[in-house]
Amino acid sequence: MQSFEQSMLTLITDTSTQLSPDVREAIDKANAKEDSGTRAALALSRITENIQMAEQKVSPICQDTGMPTFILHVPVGANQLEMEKAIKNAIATATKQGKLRSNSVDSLTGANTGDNLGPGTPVIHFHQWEKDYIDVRLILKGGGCENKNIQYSLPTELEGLGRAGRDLDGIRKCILHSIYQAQGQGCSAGFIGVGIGGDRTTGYELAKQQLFRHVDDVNPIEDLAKLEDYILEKGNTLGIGTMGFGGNTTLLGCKIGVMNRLPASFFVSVAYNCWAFRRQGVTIDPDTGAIQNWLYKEERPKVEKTAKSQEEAKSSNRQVVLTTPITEEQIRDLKVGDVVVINGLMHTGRDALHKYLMDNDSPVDLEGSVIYHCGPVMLKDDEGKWHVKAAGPTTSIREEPYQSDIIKKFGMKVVIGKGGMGAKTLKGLEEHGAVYLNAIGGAAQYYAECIKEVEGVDFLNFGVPEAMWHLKVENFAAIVTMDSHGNSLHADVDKSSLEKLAQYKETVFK
Ligand SMILES: O=C(O)C[C@H](O)C(=O)O
Ligand code: SF4
Repeated sequence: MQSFEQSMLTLITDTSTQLSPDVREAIDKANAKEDSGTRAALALSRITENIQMAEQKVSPICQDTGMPTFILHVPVGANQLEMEKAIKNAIATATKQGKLRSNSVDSLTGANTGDNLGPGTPVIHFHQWEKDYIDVRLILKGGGCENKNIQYSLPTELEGLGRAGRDLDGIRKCILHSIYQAQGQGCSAGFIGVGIGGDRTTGYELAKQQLFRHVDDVNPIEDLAKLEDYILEKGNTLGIGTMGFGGNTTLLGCKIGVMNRLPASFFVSVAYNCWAFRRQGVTIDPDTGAIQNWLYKEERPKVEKTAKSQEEAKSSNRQVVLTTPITEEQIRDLKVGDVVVINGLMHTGRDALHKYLMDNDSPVDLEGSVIYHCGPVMLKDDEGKWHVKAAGPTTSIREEPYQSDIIKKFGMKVVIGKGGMGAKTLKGLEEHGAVYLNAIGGAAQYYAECIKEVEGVDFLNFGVPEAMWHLKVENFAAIVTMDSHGNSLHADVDKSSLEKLAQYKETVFK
């Protein structure tokens, strides 16, 4: 088993930096289906470009490398303690090499362990089997899409769809609703795994297990095969689209599993995975620990650049170049749909910083500034200089309780994130003359390229993702989705998708 640790490091690195061919093909197909020149087409071409950059640079596709979850099947007698130790070592090494972000945080103190190890992380499940080889599967599912997982307890009432009973049609309604409630916040277009039955814990486990199925496999249970096809088709009529920008593709895959339940409980659990659907698997020789085969690498058509080039997409959006610091006049000129290209300085800030700034001063002047909801992957070189390895946006709605007050207190003019924000922030943007820009979630390599220098960092004690990084950027492009005139694309898409959802109220599966 000498090579096992190295094999695990290879698996982790591959999973974080490359999407498997079946996932790429699903994204390619979505790209081909999207109308040229739309915001969704622009987002999809950025995503495609980002996937290629990550592969070339062997760097994380998305800065949130998620909760590493391993599922192992091992022959009887294989030493599980040794394997667990090797997996943990490989996780720490991958973190040091910038292939994983330090993502393990003490839930009480907020301290980041720095090496992705700690109580509950990584997740490792062992099962024994009669075969003579080891099967290891890994999924890196990020926090933003994890937050959009949802569990229904039937019977229930669902907005738009009415009563969902304890039958296949009630299940159908829950799954459709789960897509609606995620909007663009889990970096749609998404893949969903559904678990029917079990208890609250095993139901979610079953849902997550479905994500290990191949995108184009066929469910052996006929009713579920039909339901999967139905959901994939109807989910894509909701008009949520890539990143919640509206558009033709909202869902890239739907896989449904079933298990028995207690008489009193009827759960439908949904695991929502973003387009950055990072799961991989290998078989391992139990004597040497070397990789024998990859489980999701069968040849498929390569990701090609599509006809919907950036040029085409740009042509239908007004483009405005802004250099920091930014004035209120410049902000008032911006409308939903404009593409803003930023040059100058921006500051990252997410959960810990927003909470801190409510009661404390900022270490830097934020008047006219840009705040970027982002927890990057950073590496320090031997001279002590920081380098950005991945830097896409994080879900902005988590800062909803604070954002408007922070804008008022510090005079920042631009908030960049993803998934949009709510009514309180929209009002704040109008009152204080600020704007919200939506960057493409998961496009961490694309944005890392725009960051030319790390000027400094404050609050490193919050951990790397939560620290306030001061970044010099060039040509950092994002789309206005909430302007200073009371317009929100997110509110519009939410409303229209709810109307579309309501079309599916009537019974389909009797
Ligand atoms: O933590 C992050 O960087 C992002 C997170 O996965 C999110 O989608 O909000
Ligand atoms: S930022 Fe988006 S793409 Fe990255 S893990 Fe979160 S949900 Fe997935």
